[in-house]
Amino acid sequence: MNTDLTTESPDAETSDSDTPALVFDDLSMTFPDGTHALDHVSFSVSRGEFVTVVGPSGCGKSTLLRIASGLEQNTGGLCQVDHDSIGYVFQDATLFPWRTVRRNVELLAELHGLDLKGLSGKVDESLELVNLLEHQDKYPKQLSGGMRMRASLARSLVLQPDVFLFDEPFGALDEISRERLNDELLSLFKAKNFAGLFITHSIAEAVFLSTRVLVMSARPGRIIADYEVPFEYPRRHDIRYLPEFAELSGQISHDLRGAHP
Ligand SMILES: Nc1ncnc2c1ncn2[C@@H]1O[C@H](COP(=O)(O)OP(=O)(O)OP(=O)(O)O)[C@@H](O)[C@H]1O
Repeated sequence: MNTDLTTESPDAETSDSDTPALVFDDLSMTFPDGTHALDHVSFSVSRGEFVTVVGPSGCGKSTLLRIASGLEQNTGGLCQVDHDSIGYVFQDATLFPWRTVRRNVELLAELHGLDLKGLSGKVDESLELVNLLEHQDKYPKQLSGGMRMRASLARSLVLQPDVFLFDEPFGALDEISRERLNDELLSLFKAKNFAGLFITHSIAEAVFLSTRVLVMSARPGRIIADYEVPFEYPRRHDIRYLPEFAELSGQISHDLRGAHP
């Protein structure tokens, strides 16, 4: 991926931090079988903010993202977001094996009924941003796990979303690929200035990427801690070795241990 994005940023949008792009207001969720997944969750994410939620397994993190994406309907409170302006990257890249990388990247635009000829420049740009332009004619089975995640990112980038939802996108990758994709994701975030909502089980990943880290309790998930992350962007990969990074990670780890049932 082009690592100069943060300095180039030719089409970086200006931040409108007064108007959050995604709002959860006193949101609760109880499934029809009675499972109480989320309890009075309130927070918002503006463009230029990257918020990560960590919490014990089964506390309701994916449910929160599914509600934001419109796949589930909350049973209490409010979720406000423009559903036409959301990008998603989930743990499974969900590429069609019979389509090339480029045809996969065109998929969402196609489903939105957009004119593909008119979008060819956007598809090129998205492929370029994730460093897959030269692999655009390959099929998913010819790609590494990291490349598949990049293709999944590019597919959403074509639509230029205001809000990007990430559900453990790099959880299945090895440590080094994951750190590299973290660097690349931050370059993309600074270039496109979307509102990011990210879920991970890795505290280091949460602190490295985010402007803010929220800790959830065990189910039903509630926000039990809220940390501003003090590091400036662009962030070098070696901020992970700073004492401040270790201290913040330690606090989050302490909260998480307390959150486990
Ligand atoms: N459709 C559903 N019907 C009933 N219960 C559900 C449904 N979907 C999820 N749940 C339950 O809701 C709770 C929250 O699930 P969710 O997948 O949001 O957790 P999570 O925090 O993302 O977990 P993990 O970290 O393990 O991925 C779990 O107890 C899960 O079993």
